[in-house]
Amino acid sequence: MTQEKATFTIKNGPTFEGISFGAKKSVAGEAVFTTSLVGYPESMTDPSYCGQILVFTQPLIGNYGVPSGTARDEFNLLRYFESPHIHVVGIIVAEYAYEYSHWTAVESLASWCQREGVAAVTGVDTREVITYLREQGSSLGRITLASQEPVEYSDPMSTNLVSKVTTREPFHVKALNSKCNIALIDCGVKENIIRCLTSRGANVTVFPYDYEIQNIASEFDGIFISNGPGDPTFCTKTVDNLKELLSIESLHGLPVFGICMGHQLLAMAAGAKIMKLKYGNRAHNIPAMDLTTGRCHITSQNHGYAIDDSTLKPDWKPFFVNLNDKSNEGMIHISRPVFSTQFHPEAKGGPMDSAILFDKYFENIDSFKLEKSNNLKLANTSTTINVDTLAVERVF
Ligand SMILES: NC(=O)CC[C@H](N)C(=O)O
Repeated sequence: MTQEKATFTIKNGPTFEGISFGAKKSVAGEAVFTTSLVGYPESMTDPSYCGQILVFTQPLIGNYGVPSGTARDEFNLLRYFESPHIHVVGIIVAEYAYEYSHWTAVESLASWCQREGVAAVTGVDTREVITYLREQGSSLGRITLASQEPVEYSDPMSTNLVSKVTTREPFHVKALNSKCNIALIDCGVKENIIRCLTSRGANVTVFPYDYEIQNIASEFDGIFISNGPGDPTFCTKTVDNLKELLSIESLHGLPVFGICMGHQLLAMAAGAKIMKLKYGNRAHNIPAMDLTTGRCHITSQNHGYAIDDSTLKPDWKPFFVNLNDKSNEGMIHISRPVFSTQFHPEAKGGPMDSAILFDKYFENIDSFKLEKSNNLKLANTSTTINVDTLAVERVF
């Protein structure tokens, strides 16, 4: 393929010249960076990156190619991708590896980007880009092909991105040896989050982000709130639903777990305030300390917003703190089985230190089920959701 020059420009900032290796397309989005060393297929298909131009600080990208985007595991979940398609609008790398080699690879990063209509630029001094973004903070950016006119800058954070990536209809993923049922609020869920639940024995019913979960919560043994893209303040409906859920007295024992966007929405429902971080945290090695044990977890992260934990109400306390920038990394209710984390315990990619939080959630579910079996008032007999009639994967 003939090589074409492309530029990457930061709004009111510098322009970097490079070579296009992706789709012949000029794009605009929010420019963010990740310091993760591996996991570009997972990051690029993570719906939380919707609308962003992702700059990799790891200089050599593409060297292990791209695995199958259709291979499925024993739960019918995508084996390698975090959703069926790429969600970033563009990527910037220092040195694209034109040759790749890995036993899972089925194509090159270049051909994947071209097929998916994603712009990609190599030959950029990414150290300089990151130095600029760290000083300037989150910025808009655009990629312009030499043969094309630049597109207008556009801010994906000014739109409701969750509404674009959430499933349109509920769907159901079965465990192999099921022992409980979880309702998952889909703000742009990663496949591996669902896998972390099904592999521990939960049948997972996934609902659109604005579904009135409070109305069917009593039919489940736990509620889960997923990750998702963009500004959480657009998800007012989800926050209102969660507020109502938290206020239902008969459901005070119901376990709830939220990750990243799920953490932010739960925090808002609990009355806390959200803020935008200067340039966000996107990496696989961010230290977060568990304030209940003093233990440090090395965590996988991808977020631009955070909660201001000084605004947490007295029923809640901070659960984890970021040891780099001291931002909030989680919260926990003082008496109920409800907690959430800003980082990603499902870690795909990333370290597995905090996978134990899924075990903690399942311990809460076990106790709740025991309590339900001992307490007839809690035992729900009505079922309005017939899972056998639901789709078995995301509905777009
Ligand atoms: N990974 C996520 O869920 C990200 C949450 C939110 N969109 C943020 O940027 O903070």
